[in-house]
Amino acid sequence: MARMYYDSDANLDLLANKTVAIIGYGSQGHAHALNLKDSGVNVIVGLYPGSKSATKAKEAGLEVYDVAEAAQKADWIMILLPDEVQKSVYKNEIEPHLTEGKVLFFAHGFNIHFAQVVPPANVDVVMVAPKGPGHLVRRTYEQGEGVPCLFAVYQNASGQARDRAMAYAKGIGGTRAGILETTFREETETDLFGEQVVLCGGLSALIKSGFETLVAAGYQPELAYFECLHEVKLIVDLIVEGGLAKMRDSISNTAEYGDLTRGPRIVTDETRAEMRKILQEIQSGQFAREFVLENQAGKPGFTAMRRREAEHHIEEVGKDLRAMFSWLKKD
Ligand SMILES: NC(=O)C1=CN([C@@H]2O[C@H](COP(=O)(O)OP(=O)(O)OC[C@H]3O[C@@H](n4cnc5c(N)ncnc54)[C@H](OP(=O)(O)O)[C@@H]3O)[C@@H](O)[C@H]2O)C=CC1
Ligand SMILES: CC[C@](O)(C(C)=O)C(=O)O
Repeated sequence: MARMYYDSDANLDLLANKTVAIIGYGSQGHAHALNLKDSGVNVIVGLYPGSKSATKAKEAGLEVYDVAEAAQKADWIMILLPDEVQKSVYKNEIEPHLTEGKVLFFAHGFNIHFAQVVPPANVDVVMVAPKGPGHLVRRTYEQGEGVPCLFAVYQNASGQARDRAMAYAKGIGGTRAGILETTFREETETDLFGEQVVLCGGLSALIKSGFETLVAAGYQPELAYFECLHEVKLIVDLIVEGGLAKMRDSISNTAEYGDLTRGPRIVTDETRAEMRKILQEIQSGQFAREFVLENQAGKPGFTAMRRREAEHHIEEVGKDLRAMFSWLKKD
């Protein structure tokens, strides 16, 4: 059984007298910067001139610099830019400032594992990857809790890389929830698989297909939305709290019987074969190559797909319904 590490296993003192540059202030960047600051760490933020995020970071009381200046000032540098821009920002603005003893952090292994970023041998290269969206990383920290994180060492120039990664994880609240050791390769491949097959790709496809089936059969779109999208969170909360058993304990016997007898008809041998194919595309680098080239070409397919998805009927129905939910927290 893999070991989880908690607060008492990590030493925040390793961050004393260090300046940590958070490069990027989006979903993860704002959460890491604010959590580290609240943990007593000296944090600065690196962004490009004219960045929308710079105003938010300044309003939160953080010092903001151009990426190169932040990388030069910092001892520890965490890259929280979109994966597709990391290669060029790293090459032009970060690499020239990677002097002996610095630590380069990532929250996802994509650019190291697929060799888009190749750091010099004189720095530690580590990963602290929260297993949740940035807004939860911040919200749970403020509530005195945290989001579980994965951590990994790719390069240990100082001999302290592992302890440093664990200290950073503590600074963002990860060791409150528990952190688990991995490798850059394992994190990258499992993360891509999870987001493509289950969490984002698979779940969105399932939700849309369920909605479309009910609407095509003449049911009200609002009911289809509640059944196929809204209740997903309520069910998933139970699963996360106590596994499938807790969810099945809470739902009616009718729902449980339907789950056990009809669920397996949705994920067939054909679906499982497709899952293995998607995993193989990840492991071989085929997905990474496609994503890199799509971005180099200016995202033509990505943009078209985003537009098409935004116009889906379920999005229109959901927008109208959610506007009536006064209790719904809006970020
Ligand atoms: N989203 C998540 O919850 C998770 C993300 N990760 C990983 O974290 C990393 C960051 O992802 P995420 O937080 O989603 O990113 P976001 O897209 O939310 O934020 C990116 C930030 O980088 C800034 N930025 C964009 N281009 C540049 C540039 N050329 N130079 C400087 N700054 C730039 C953006 O500024 P502006 O907005 O002003 O353009 C923004 O502040 C990725 O490696 C991702 O895989 C890992 C776990 C979960
Ligand atoms: C599930 C998406 C994710 O992998 C995450 C929030 O962990 C991401 O990269 O955003």
